[in-house]
Amino acid sequence: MLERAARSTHLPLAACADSVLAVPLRASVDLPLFVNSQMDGYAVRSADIAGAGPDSPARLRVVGAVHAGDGRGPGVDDDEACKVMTGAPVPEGADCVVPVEDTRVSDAGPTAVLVAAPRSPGEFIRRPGDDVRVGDVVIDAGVRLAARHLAAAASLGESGLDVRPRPRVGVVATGSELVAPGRPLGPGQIWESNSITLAAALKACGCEVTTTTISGDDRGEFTAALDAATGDADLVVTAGAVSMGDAEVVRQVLADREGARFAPIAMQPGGPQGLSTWRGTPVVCLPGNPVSALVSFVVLLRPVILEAVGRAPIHPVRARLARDVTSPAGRVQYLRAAMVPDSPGADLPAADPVSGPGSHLVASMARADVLVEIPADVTSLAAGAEVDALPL
Ligand SMILES: Nc1nc2c(c(=O)[nH]1)N[C@H]1C(S)=C(S)[C@@H](COP(=O)(O)OP(=O)(O)OC[C@H]3O[C@@H](n4cnc5c(N)ncnc54)[C@H](O)[C@@H]3O)O[C@H]1N2
Ligand code: MOO
Repeated sequence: MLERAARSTHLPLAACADSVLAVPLRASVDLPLFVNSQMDGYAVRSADIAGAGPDSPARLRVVGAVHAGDGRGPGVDDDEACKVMTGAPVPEGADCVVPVEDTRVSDAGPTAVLVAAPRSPGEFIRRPGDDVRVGDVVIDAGVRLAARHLAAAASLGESGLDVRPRPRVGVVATGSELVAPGRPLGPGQIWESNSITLAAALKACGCEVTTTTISGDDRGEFTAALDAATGDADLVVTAGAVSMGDAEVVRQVLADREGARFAPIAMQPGGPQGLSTWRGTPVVCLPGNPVSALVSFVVLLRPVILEAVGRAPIHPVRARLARDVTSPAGRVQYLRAAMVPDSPGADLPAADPVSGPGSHLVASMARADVLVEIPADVTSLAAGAEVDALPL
């Protein structure tokens, strides 16, 4: 996945938002493109209006009008003015623009204008290169493209950009008890949440989610789901059926494959984990408990994906615990917590645990915005202890 994502792909500009630019964008033209007016007014020669004031206006002959989108219009000579609109090319001979507010209509009608204020050479004129010059780097490689970058690229006439490809990921949630939200439940059934959660989390870090499937705990159904998910995907993420039960279809189908590894790791939530391949595509097998699935994604998979798409890593922030906590020995615990806005005088923001440790406490997780990391060798911490809080 990292290999493929290191290459680049050319996308139309409208599809580039949030992608990472693969090669620097250099200006192929100067911006502005041509000499144009910054105001609606009159293009004049500054020398002709040098002594102008409200009581001694300069009277100039109006030789024409130029709108945005027109050609350069008539030239402006001594004691002449040409009406110009914002963005219109400034006629040859003029060296400044007088905003229309500083002019009066002359008694002589529209063929003359009275200018009541002086202007310096260059005033209210936008010149090529004021913004960028041909050859300038406008956007560096590695930048995640936002609206402002697309504005620059479009203004330079680029119809598309070379960006890092988005990893294509298939998601498979497993469990015969699972029913799509909104559909009626039978006995023992629950509404499925992992596929929607993981798809959203994957998209948020720059992946294209190619399929989301819910599979029952049946080998045939699961292998069909894997076939569909691998398709042209770079990665498949499964959730559920990796631990010790009778119906662990993910483990049963994928654990014996070459290079596969299924083992509990010393973290909670997110103990049971698996890695395998299907039709040559890597498969990451996350635990099924909804909290475990998301925590595993954030702690284990998100850093790899961010690197693959060229986005900056998400680092923990330092915080102080808002209340006492305990933690199991020998496992890193990730407590769901909410950051409390800075209190005046505090050296660090506070992180307030909003949920117990249970990996099924999915609704409480909605109140959290960070995971507080309690190291494996720590079994209790008092309120006020300094901790790492990883943004969710
Ligand atoms: N004897 C043991 N039992 C369990 C162990 C263990 O070490 N020994 N580990 C526990 C831990 S920790 C976790 S985490 C879970 C992981 O189990 P699985 O990955 O096999 O997950 P499932 O059994 O399929 O489901 C667990 C739980 O989560 C619910 N679930 C699953 N998928 C979804 C979904 N897509 N949407 C909503 N809810 C889902 C499922 O109904 C179960 O309640 O194993 C423990 N057991
Ligand atoms: O490791 Mo499990 O993920 O605690 O529920």
